[in-house]
Amino acid sequence: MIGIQPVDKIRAAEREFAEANPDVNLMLRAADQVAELAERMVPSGTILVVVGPGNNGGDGLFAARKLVRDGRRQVMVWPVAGTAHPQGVVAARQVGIRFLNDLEVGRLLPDIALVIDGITGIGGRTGLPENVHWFAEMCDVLKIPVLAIDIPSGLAAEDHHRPAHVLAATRTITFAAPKLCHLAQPAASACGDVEVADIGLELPKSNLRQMQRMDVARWWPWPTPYTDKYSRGVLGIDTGSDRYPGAAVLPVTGAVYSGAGMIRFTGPDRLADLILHKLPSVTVGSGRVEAWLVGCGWSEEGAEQRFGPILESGVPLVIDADALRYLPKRLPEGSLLTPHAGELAELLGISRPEVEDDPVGKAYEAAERWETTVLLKGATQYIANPFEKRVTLAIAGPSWTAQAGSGDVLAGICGTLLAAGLPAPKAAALAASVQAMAAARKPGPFPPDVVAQAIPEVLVHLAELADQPVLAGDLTPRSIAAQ
Ligand SMILES: NC(=O)C1=CN([C@@H]2O[C@H](COP(=O)(O)OP(=O)(O)OC[C@H]3O[C@@H](n4cnc5c(N)ncnc54)[C@H](OP(=O)(O)O)[C@@H]3O)[C@@H](O)[C@H]2O)[C@@H](O)CC1
Ligand SMILES: Nc1ncnc2c1ncn2[C@@H]1O[C@H](COP(=O)(O)OP(=O)(O)O)[C@@H](O)[C@H]1O
Repeated sequence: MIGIQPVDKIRAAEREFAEANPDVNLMLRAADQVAELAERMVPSGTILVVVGPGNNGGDGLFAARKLVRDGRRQVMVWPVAGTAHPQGVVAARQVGIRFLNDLEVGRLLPDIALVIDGITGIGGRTGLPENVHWFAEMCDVLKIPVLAIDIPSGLAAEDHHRPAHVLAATRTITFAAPKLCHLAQPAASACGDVEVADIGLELPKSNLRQMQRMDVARWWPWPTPYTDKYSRGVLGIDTGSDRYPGAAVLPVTGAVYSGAGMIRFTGPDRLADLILHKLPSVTVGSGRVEAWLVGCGWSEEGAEQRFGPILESGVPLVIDADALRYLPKRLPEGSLLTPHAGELAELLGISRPEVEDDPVGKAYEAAERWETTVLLKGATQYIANPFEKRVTLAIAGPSWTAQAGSGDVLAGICGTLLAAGLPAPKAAALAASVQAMAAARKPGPFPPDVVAQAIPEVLVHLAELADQPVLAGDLTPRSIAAQ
């Protein structure tokens, strides 16, 4: 898990560091890492460093000096605000770096191998300074690689919005910890590959976090050699309707391919036949279950009647789609709500744009109101945990997953994990992440059930990462490899 840090915490850590280490210049540390990454990205050719008036520009100027001094690179600087970090300017001039004006930049740009963006960093407000709009567009048109220092200019560190004008980066090097804009869409789409550089700052624990692959590997409920189908967890699924038959098949597919011990399907009989045709291991009819999944494709007719007895069962529920309209005040302990932005808006009685404007805040608000975990679905998936007062971002996958039925499959995976006994926040974070990882193995227009079929491959890979046995007995993949 990586903590996503707000700007005030970064600045506070910087102050503490400076007090404790008066002889260390953090800007030089940051600049060295920028220069090193620039060298790795583009080993030859001219580099243009674009600098703004603040410390982000200072990083750029000291990186420019290092590139000239140590790498003998040809480097030019464009100070876009007229003024720039004074010591940085002196340092750059000392090594003979040429400072350009707008006209010269326009003329030389086609021959630039790499742009380093030091216009604004964590001090940046949303929106690119107007006098560089043309520059950002030209970099895009000419396909010039851009290395952003800390934050791509135009983005604001704690804001997930992507404004119309932004200097989109090929790579971003940020310091100490990622910020929300690096990970949350659509802002993240302007950051390219993000590298977090350690410059020695100590940061407190954050209540906003990003899942890592290792977390999925560690938390996955790997079957033990003495597991049976009941101890793996039995999941009840009541989904689908005549209008939405696929909403019966898809969640069951997600549940089966993520390893449910047993599934009891209690939806309409006709749909049970459809499911059995594809997935004969599913059982039909009620019985003891450890968790329920309800709501996908119910449509309105009969929804309340289907929901009532399941609510009374008292086991944890995954509540998706149409069932979200019939939430009681108190939900069974350990339940999980899985709305997309429109459904969350309806739950909170606000508009969809209001949710899209503040997904972290709105997901958390719903989680607090129903005292339960909320997985807000979409391009970035947020898991709001009101018990530990935090929000976790799932691992993201390719946007091909944005298709009807992906949410149904995701609900099925959540169900498997709840039935396995995982607490809802972990189940949601794992399910969303594993679906994204499966989609990354099938980057293309594969339907959601085919993506679900890639989950076992992801799990085999993760089992190796977690050193879990994939064969029967106690042999770990490592010990198998050693034989
Ligand atoms: N903290 C750390 O740990 C370390 C920090 N380091 C580095 O310092 C960076 C932060 O520097 P910073 O605080 O000087 O702010 P920065 O990003 O340069 O921008 C402020 C300037 O931009 C201007 N401006 C803003 N938005 C604008 C807009 N939309 N359009 C136009 N102008 C706009 C703003 O104007 P103003 O708000 O004053 O009107 C102000 O002049 C950080 O990202 C990292 O690179 C490293 O050196 C080492 C460790
Ligand atoms: N841009 C995107 N990138 C990756 N995945 C996405 C993106 N947009 C949506 N998704 C995925 O699609 C799912 C859509 O859920 P939902 O709207 O409930 O679909 P449905 O109800 O049709 O099954 C999300 O859970 C998420 O997994």
